[in-house]
Amino acid sequence: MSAQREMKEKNPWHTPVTIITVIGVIAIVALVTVAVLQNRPVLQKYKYGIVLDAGSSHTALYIYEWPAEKDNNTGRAEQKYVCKVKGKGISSYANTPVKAGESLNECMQEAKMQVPTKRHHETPLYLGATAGMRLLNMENSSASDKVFQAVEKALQRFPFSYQGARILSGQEEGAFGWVTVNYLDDRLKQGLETTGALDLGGASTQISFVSKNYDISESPSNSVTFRLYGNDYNLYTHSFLCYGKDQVLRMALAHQTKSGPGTILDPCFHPGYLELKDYSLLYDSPCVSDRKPQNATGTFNHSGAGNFKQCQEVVKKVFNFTSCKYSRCSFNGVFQPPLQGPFGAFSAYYYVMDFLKLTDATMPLKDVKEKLANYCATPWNEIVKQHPEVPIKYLAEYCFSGTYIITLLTDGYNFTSESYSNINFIKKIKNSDAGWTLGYMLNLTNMIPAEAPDSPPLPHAGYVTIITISALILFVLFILSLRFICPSFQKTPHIV
Ligand SMILES: Nc1ccn([C@@H]2O[C@H](COP(=O)(O)OP(=O)(O)OP(=O)(O)O)[C@@H](O)[C@H]2O)c(=O)n1
Ligand SMILES: [Ca+2]
Repeated sequence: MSAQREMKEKNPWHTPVTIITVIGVIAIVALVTVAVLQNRPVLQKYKYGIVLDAGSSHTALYIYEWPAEKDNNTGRAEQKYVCKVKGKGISSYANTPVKAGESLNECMQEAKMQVPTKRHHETPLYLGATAGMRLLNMENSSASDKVFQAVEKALQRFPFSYQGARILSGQEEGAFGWVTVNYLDDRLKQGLETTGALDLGGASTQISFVSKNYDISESPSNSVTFRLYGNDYNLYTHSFLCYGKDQVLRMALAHQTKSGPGTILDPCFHPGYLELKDYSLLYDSPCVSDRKPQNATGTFNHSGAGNFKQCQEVVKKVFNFTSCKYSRCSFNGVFQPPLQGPFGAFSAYYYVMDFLKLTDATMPLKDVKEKLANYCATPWNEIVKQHPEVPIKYLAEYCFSGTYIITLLTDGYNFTSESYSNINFIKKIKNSDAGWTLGYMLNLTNMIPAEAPDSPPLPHAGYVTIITISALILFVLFILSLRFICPSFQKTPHIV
């Protein structure tokens, strides 16, 4: 009996200090575990949004994804998937509208596979059409309505949350391109200086930038104001309808064929290039239809001369610099404040300059012009040999397109040899394509809040560390205070 008692008395587990220590440790572990679990970032689940970019030359389907818990907060929406619709843009189906709808099926089927099935019903689906449909709508509004009806019917067959198909205004197209670029660069959330956006399509082109310290209110149609993440922006934007590169090519050809010759020697095409072209096809667009010469019925020979300087002269003729009712203008009497800041130039700006290997921002403008002049002067058969992988239609037009880009930027928008170096030719920013689609979706889903979101003062790891250290300090203080208040704690129980 006494031996048993002695054992119990000597067993250190039975001292009050040990018991308090064990309970204390358990309490700390419990406290920290609760803190960690309670505030642990929830398992990542994603939400999705689909935007169809129905451009003048082609349609592309974009799927964006973002963390489900952070819709309008810290998570950034990113491009998850892109599908290029086969064939031409929806406006080319004016005479066979049902085919416009059918053309979208393949990419839509792909989208069904890409978005998890359980998210299908809550995934918004938008279609935005740009300059091709703007032109068709001007030319034949009932044909454009029929294209939309067919497209709508085709899209509604899919299990997504269809949100409508419509033509974007030029202002929206420019502004949403600017939002995309600055959102992807994290410039909006951080309130940093913004980047201007230059978008070149087949049928229109957009320029959007913030010109600080210049009052842009003299032309209200070119001014868009936003409040994003607590910052106010007064954006200048303009969309030039008919100034996409396909329509400008029509205008340049219309100018050269206005007297109706059988053969034109075009400085914007390579020497040795020769193609028989149709007058009626050339003039089949509201951008040139009023210039159709009386005698222009059949075909003409389009041959190349390959001369950059002369090509620039031809291209300049598509701009009108004669009148400006504002304090300053770009061309065609359109207001433009002083250029400011870096610019991102995407879509056809990028395709063309990338093909010509002229995207290096450190290359001076005069070198760009020199390289372009050499390229244009290269005989057509050599160009074809050098680029067997590039479709002939694209290949034939790069000299023209490069010359148009340089002329538009310098003569049109007034970029100088100096400010030209502020232009970055870009395709993607952090894996998402630059273009209006992301900005459009962010706007329609209210994913960019007007005010800066409240963020927790501490990151999660910092929070857990502070909780742990505070608990340990409290525990040590508690033990020390016990020893101080009741000195008997200092002695091990001693039984005689
Ligand atoms: N690898 C490529 C892809 C496209 N293009 C050309 O780029 C132009 C189309 O650019 P894009 O930005 O796709 O225009 P859309 O969106 O179709 O037209 P818009 O914005 O005017 O509606 C067309 O002339 C097309 O021939 C090109 O030169 N090289
Ligand atoms: Ca476009």
